[in-house]
Amino acid sequence: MATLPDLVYALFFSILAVYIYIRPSLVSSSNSKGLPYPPGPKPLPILGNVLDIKPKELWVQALRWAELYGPITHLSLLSSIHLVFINTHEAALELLEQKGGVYADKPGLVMCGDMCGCKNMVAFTPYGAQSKRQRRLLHKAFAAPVIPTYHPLLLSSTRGLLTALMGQRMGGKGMFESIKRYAGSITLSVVYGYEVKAPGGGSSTFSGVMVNGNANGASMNGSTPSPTSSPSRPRPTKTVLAQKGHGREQQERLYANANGHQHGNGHGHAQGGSGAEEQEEEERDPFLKMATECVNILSQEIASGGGIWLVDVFPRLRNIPRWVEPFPFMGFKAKARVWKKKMEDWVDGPWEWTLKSMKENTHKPSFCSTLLEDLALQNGEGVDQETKDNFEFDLKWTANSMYGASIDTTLTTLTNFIINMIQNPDAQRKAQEEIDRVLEESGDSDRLPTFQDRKNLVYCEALYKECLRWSASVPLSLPHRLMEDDIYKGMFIPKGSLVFANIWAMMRDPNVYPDPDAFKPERFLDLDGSGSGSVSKEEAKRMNPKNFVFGFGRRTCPGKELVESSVWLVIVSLLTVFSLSKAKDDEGNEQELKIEYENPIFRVPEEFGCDIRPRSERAVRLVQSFEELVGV
Ligand code: HEM
Repeated sequence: MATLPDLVYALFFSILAVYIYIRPSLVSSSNSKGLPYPPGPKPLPILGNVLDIKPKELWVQALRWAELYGPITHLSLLSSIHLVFINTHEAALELLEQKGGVYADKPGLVMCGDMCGCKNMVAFTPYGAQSKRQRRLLHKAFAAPVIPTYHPLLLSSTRGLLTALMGQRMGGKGMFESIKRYAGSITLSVVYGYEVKAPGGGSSTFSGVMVNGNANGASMNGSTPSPTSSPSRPRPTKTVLAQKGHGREQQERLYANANGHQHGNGHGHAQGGSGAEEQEEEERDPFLKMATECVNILSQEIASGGGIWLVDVFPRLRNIPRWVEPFPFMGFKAKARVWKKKMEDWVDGPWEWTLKSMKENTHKPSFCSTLLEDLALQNGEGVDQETKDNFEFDLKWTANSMYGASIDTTLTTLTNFIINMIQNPDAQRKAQEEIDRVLEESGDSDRLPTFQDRKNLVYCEALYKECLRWSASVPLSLPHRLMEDDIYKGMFIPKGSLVFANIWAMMRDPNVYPDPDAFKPERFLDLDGSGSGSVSKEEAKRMNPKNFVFGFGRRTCPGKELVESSVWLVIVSLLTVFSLSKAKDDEGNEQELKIEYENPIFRVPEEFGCDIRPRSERAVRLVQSFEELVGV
C-alpha cells in the first residue's frame, strides 16, 4: 500500500510533469537587457517565492522586505509571474504616477476575471477604452465638487448609524453590521436610489440623494424635499445637562434610557443570542447581504494570496474535464461556477430593481436613473443601439463597483478608529473636549457637528488623518499590471509584472512618521498646509495620508472625496455622542481587547467587543430626537 510520503512524492512529480508539459505557454521571464531584477527574498528552484506569500497580513511581511531591500522588492512565482512591491512614496510617484500610462493596467487573471465573472468590475477592468469610460462615470458621481450635494444624505445616514449603535452597546457583530449597513446604504441610495431595509423593517437610509449637482427629490425634479431629506438638523429640547463625570451607575441609567429597556452589564461578547442573530440574518437587506457575501468571496477567496490560482499560471487547466475536478488542486473550476453565479446576481439585482422602478415610475432619482433618463432623452438625437447598449453595460458594472468598493473599506477605517479610541483614551478625550468647546462657542451646543464646524475642529482633523494612516485600510492597494518592460534605478521590471503599492510600508515609515505604530494625532497638528507651522507646504502634502491610502496613478480610488466627508462626519459624530472603551465583564472589569486581522486584502479587524456608551443624557436625546424625526 502506498504510504503518505509516496503520495506526496507522486503528487509533486505529477505537478512537475504538468509544469514541464505546459511551460512553453507561459509568459517569458527572461531579462534580455542583462540588468538585475529589484532585490527580494531568494526564490526556490521552480517554485520561486510561492512559499513566501502568506495570505494572512502579507503587508507585515512586505514591510520587512521593504526594510531589507529598499524602495522596491521583487518576487517570482513558478519563475513566470513577477511580483513587485513599491515601498516608498518617491518610487510610487516615479513609477505609478509619472509613468502612469504603463502602470495602469490590471492583471486580467483567468480565475478572477474570466471564470468568476469579475472582469468588468472597475477594479479589474484592463486599462483602455472601457476603464476610461467607467472612470468618467465614477467621476460624475464622486468628484470633489459633487460631494457637498451628498451632505444632507451623509448627515442623515450618520445619524441613522448613531441610532443603530445606541442599541449595540457591546460592539461585535451588531456594530460591524451597523457600519456595513451605513456604508452600503449611502452608495445604494446614491447609485440606485435604493433604500436599504433596516433590521426589523423600515428603511435605514434617510435619502436626499444628489447627482451631478442636482438634489434628488429636491431641485432635480423641482419638488420639495421630504422632511427626511432635509439637511436641517433635529433639535432636542433645550435642557442643558451635566455632560461630564458620569459614574458607572449613571452611565448604566443612560443606557437603560437609550434602549428603552436594557439595564445590564456589558459583556465582553458582543454578539446577541443565536436566535436573535438568526432573526437578524433573515431581516438583513437582500442587496446588502449579497454585497457582503460577494465582497467576502472576492477578498477572502478569489483574491486571497495575490489572486493567483494554478489556472492563472497554467491557463490550459481551464479546460479540465469535470471528472478531474475532485483531484487535489483541481477544485477551482467547481468553485468558480458557484462564485460566478453569485457575482452575476449581485451585479444584476440592484440594476434590475432600478430599471423596474423606473418603468413603474416609483423610482427615486439616482446616479443610474438620471444617466438612463439622459440617455433616453438623447434617443431622438442619433444615439444608435450599440452605443446605448455599451453605455448601459458600463453603467451597470460601474454602479456595482461603487457600492461593492465602499462597504469593506469604510468598515475597515471605522472599526480601526474605534480600536484606537479604546486604546487611546487621551486622544478620545481631547477630541471630545474640542467638539464640546466648538459647539458651545457656536452658541448652540444641543446639536451634532456639521461640515460647517470642520474648520474649527483642528484636533479632530488631525485625528481623522491619523486614522487613515494608522488603518491603511487597503495596505497593499490593488495590483496593477505593468504594460511594458521598465527600468528603475538600473533594475529591470519585466512587462506583465503585478505591481503592488506598499501603502503599509509608506504609512509605517519612521522617517516620515516617527514611532509609526503609535496612534498620535498630534503628528498632524501642524499640517494645515499653510506653511505657517514648523512644517513646509511640501512636507504637509508629503505627510497627508490622503495622498497614499487611496492608491496611486490612474487607478487611484474614485471614492476618496466621498470618504473625506463621510468618514470624517461619522468620526466626529460618534465622538460627540459616545464614550468608547473596552468591553466589561459582569463585575464591570475591563476585558482585554484582542484584535486579529485575517482578511488578505482589507485590514479589517475580526469582530471585537467593546463598550459604547452615550456620554450624557443630552447625547441620548440628540440621537433619540432624530429617531423620532424620521421614525426609525
Ligand atoms: C476608507 C475608504 C477607502 C479606501 C481606503 C479606499 C482605497 C482604495 C484603494 C487603495 C484602491 C486601489 C487603487 C489603485 O489600484 O491604485 C481603491 C480602488 C477603488 N475604490 Fe476605493 N477606497 C475607499 C472607499 C471607496 C468608496 C467609498 C468607493 C465608492 C464610492 C470606492 C471605490 C473604488 C473603486 C471603484 C476602485 C477601483 C478603481 C480602479 O481600479 O480604477 N472606494 N480604493
